[in-house]
Amino acid sequence: MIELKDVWKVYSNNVKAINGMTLKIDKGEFVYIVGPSGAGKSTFIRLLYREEKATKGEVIIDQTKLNSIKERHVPKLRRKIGVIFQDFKLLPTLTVYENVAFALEVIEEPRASIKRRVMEVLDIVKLKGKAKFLPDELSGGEQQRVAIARAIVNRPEVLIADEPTGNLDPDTAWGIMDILDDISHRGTTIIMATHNKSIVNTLKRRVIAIENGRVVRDEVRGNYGYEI
Ligand SMILES: Nc1ncnc2c1ncn2[C@@H]1O[C@H](COP(=O)(O)OP(=O)(O)OP(=O)(O)O)[C@@H](O)[C@H]1O
Repeated sequence: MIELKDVWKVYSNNVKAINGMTLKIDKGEFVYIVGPSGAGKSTFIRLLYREEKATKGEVIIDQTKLNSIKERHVPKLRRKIGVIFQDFKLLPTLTVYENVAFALEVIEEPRASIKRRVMEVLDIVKLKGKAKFLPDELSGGEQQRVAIARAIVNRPEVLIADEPTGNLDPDTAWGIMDILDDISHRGTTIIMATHNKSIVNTLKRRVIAIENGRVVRDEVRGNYGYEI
């Protein structure tokens, strides 16, 4: 469902972040992206949701060539892809419920069905009881769970996570992994860039290691493989 064919990314400052990357990720896979700082992990992630465009080569999601789609079709692509970040990126003046509902494609949806879906995803992330809270009334782990709810509310086929546990203490990080595992079991493809060695080495999944913008290792049930 996701394919990169000889992808290159050169930023405008001439930094070569991705240098000839070719790989495939099937529907339903859970993949960790690992590698040293500056290796190109975030750039790879940004190419997948068309935040960046490849300089050369093809990024294909569900038969759509991302380099060829018009700007006005980018929102439609993004509905297939949920994204979460290290710093949550919630809207501070909206409640938990509103943050999640806001992301839903609400056009012509009856209010009752919007409510049903928002409460359904808040249940998945175990935050039904905090629907009326504001983000700054929540712990970091809870805020990340709201971000996950927001990312999956449109039922995307792919969930992309860039360092989702980077700001969280170890226990809280494991709570987030439980939720991502649950979402994965529901059939969503998950791609997660991470520096969290203990998670990668414990919750074994496919590991793609990137160094200098190239895939240097791709293992079915791999290890983190770096010291930090
Ligand atoms: N918007 C940008 N403009 C120019 N150069 C960039 C941009 N974003 C990243 N880079 C450069 O591209 C290279 C790859 O960066 P990237 O953020 O993809 O690495 P990373 O593996 O995610 O690193 P980290 O683990 O530290 O987050 C680095 O040399 C970085 O400085």
